[in-house]
Amino acid sequence: MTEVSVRGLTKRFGAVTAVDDLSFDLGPGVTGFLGPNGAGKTTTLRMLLGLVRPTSGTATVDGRPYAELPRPRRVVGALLEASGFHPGRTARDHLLIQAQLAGLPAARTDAVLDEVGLSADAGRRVSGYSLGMRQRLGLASALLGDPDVLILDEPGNGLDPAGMAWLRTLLRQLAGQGRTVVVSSHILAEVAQTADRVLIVNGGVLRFAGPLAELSAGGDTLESAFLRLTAELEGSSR
Ligand SMILES: Nc1ncnc2c1ncn2[C@@H]1O[C@H](COP(=O)(O)OP(=O)(O)OP(=O)(O)O)[C@@H](O)[C@H]1O
Repeated sequence: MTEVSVRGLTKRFGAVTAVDDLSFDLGPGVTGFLGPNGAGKTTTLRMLLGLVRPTSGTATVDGRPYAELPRPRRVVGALLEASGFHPGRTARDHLLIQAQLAGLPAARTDAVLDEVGLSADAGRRVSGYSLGMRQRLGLASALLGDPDVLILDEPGNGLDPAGMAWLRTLLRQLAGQGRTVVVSSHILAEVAQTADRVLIVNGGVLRFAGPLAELSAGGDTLESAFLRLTAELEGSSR
């Protein structure tokens, strides 16, 4: 079943073509979304979430653009950057407000706090949270609606080694539950351990879409395949 579908997706910011005629379909499992700095990953994910309007093309989840999903948080959970929290609020309050706004049961708050390992710190103000704790709170927010699709932009940012190991397990669990998980990352060693398939973009153009195993078929590591597929624009201004 295809959950996420992108067709001819293009975004120009003035003279910069951030995303250039991308097309792909994604279903259950973990997809690593890879590309050098400025390759167009975040712009693509933001278009999927209805936060950036495409110049042309479509990005849909469950057959509809995000803005047209009747109960979007139950369909798609997103982690874009872990900085959008009011510092004076506790983690629990943040999630309670979000649950209320989305018409979700308040009990989901404690469930997701537990899932991301923040139960003991749920009553603390977010201003006292470390970067890794904010990242966990962002993941809790993404999981709040128990969505089938998760879109996570660099979820490993700020996590310590134990946090990275925890994230790996969480991502595999989510995939095991039949969810579609899209994870942008620069940490190729993590992606190699976690992803079922990868998308590689460079200069807004899709360079590879397929199973991870296909990339490493010729004895290539993910890193060497990535460097080969993204070599073309090296030295260009980003
Ligand atoms: N709001 C904007 N206005 C102008 N240019 C933008 C805007 N957002 C992104 N860009 C440009 O679009 C291109 C793609 O950026 P994007 O953030 O999508 O890349 P990325 O692959 O997520 O990069 P990174 O790995 O560094 O996060 C870059 O050249 C960037 O400067």
